[in-house]
Amino acid sequence: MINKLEYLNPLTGLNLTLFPNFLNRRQSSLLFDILENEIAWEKTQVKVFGKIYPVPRLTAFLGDEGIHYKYSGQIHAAAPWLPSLLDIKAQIESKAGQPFNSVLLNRYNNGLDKMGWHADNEKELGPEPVIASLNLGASRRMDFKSKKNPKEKYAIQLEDGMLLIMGKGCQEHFYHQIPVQKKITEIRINLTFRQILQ
Ligand SMILES: O=C(O)CCC(=O)C(=O)O
Ligand SMILES: [Fe+2]
Repeated sequence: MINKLEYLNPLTGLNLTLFPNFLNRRQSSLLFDILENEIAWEKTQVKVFGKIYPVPRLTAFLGDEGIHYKYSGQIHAAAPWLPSLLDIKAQIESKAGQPFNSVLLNRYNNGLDKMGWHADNEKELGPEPVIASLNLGASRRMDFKSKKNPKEKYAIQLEDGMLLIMGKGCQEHFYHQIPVQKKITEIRINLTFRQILQ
């Protein structure tokens, strides 16, 4: 398990920045409860080689008016921002040094919910997207795998209240995933703040 990423970044080009305790316990649990209650969580479906499967987690997409984003094979129109997210968004923008006009939310009911290997490299994110990921609830592992050399893999632990910034080059050079962890029984909510160009 890699914790001291700052020592690793110059060697790997993974370009991750972690802010542990970006939100304290009280702030993260307050936000978790708001999202549990106020987000219209959706179970979307995805078509893989012509067969339809339920996505193994719940999702939602919020953003500025008129923003659209294609994920899980479908185009989604952004639902309006929750007022309680705007202040957090501003704090995240100042850490990332850039604005975000949308957020994709994923809710993992337990360790059986997952997200497979992918890179967030859709055209509408631009050539070198910076994505900021806020983590609430259960701690989960996140894996990274080099596109050039699939044997080059890294793992980080995403804790409650932690902010992860995937910097420039991360999507171009690495895949990431949230693997199954059968022993985890708690809910995790992840928010990825994105800047969608239209
Ligand atoms: O749940 C996570 O931490 C990963 C989210 C992610 O990779 C994505 O939304 O593209
Ligand atoms: Fe992703």
